[in-house]
Amino acid sequence: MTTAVSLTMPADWRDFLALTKPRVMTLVVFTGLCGMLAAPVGIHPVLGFTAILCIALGAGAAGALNQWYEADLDAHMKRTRGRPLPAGRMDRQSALHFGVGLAVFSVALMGLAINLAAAAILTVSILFYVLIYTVWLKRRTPQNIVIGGAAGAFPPLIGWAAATGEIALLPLLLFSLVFLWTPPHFWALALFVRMDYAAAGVPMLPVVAGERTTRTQIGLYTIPMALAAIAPWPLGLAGAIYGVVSVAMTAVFGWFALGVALRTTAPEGDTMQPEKRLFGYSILYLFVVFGALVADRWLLP
Ligand code: HEM
Ligand SMILES: CC(C)=CCC/C(C)=C/CC/C(C)=C/COP(=O)(O)OP(=O)(O)O
Repeated sequence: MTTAVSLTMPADWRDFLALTKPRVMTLVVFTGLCGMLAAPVGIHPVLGFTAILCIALGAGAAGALNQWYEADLDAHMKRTRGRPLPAGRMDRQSALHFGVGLAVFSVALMGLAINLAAAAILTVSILFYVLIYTVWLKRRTPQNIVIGGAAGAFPPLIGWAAATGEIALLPLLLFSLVFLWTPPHFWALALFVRMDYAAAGVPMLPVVAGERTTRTQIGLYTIPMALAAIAPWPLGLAGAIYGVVSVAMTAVFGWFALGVALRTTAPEGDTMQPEKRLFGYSILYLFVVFGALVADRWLLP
């Protein structure tokens, strides 16, 4: 029996790594690191490294549990059908054990080595992604990513809490930035992969409400996102490096988002360049804006 299982489920370390959604999680971990480095209190490098490791493992655990729960959906989409579970390289129980084990380990280590505040927020973000987003909202409402997307906005708060043991206005603004950034980030992508979501029966906004509404919503969310991004500067929570970089990066974001929002419905077979450009830029945007906050904190007197 054991031989049969190992023949049909030839999972290796690469499959376990794929369960953690490593590419998406690099940005999640980066925002956590920047939240930690932007805090006014220094943290010992070993403890800082441990806290970031816990965020990475916790985010990876959430990704694994997401893939454990929705292997059926993933099997219907081109983008996801090669993942370890739908491709038949791993059994669901291994994914579940891996995800739960990693989640418990990351939270326990954060609580024991760092502090309870960081461990508590890490727990909330894992539960938010797995239970609120994946299990509850994703298959039920096109608002899934607005509410569930909060999960991905917690890491800057976790990083800050790891350094200081508490939360403050600046990390709350960073939370708002990622929270409000998520709809334009995801809906830009959803516009060009909507057929996949329709095939899988996932009620993403372009599938349920149509392309026009999605474009308008992208434009509308960009406005408060821009305010959250720039606010730390006039509020005196960040200096000139952050101010200049965030204004410039946000202006370009706004320009690309406006192009997508005002575009008429794309014709059949359209290559969706403006939407792809906004999606790609959204990733660069968060990397640069969060990086600027750290540069500001460490380079300016
Ligand atoms: C509910 C909220 C979100 C949804 C539904 C979403 C969805 C997606 C999807 C479907 C992709 C395509 C990549 C793939 O094939 O796996 C993607 C890419 C990406 N997302 Fe998001 N995302 C969300 C929030 C976030 C957050 C909060 C971050 C980080 C702060 C993030 C960072 C990224 C990055 C870095 C990529 C590019 C990965 C690559 O190069 O393959 N996303 N997102
Ligand atoms: C610290 C911590 C727990 C962080 C969690 C981070 C988090 C919520 C990231 C969200 C990004 C993500 C992988 C969305 C994919 O949505 P999807 O699952 O609908 O995408 P899929 O179709 O690719 O599976």
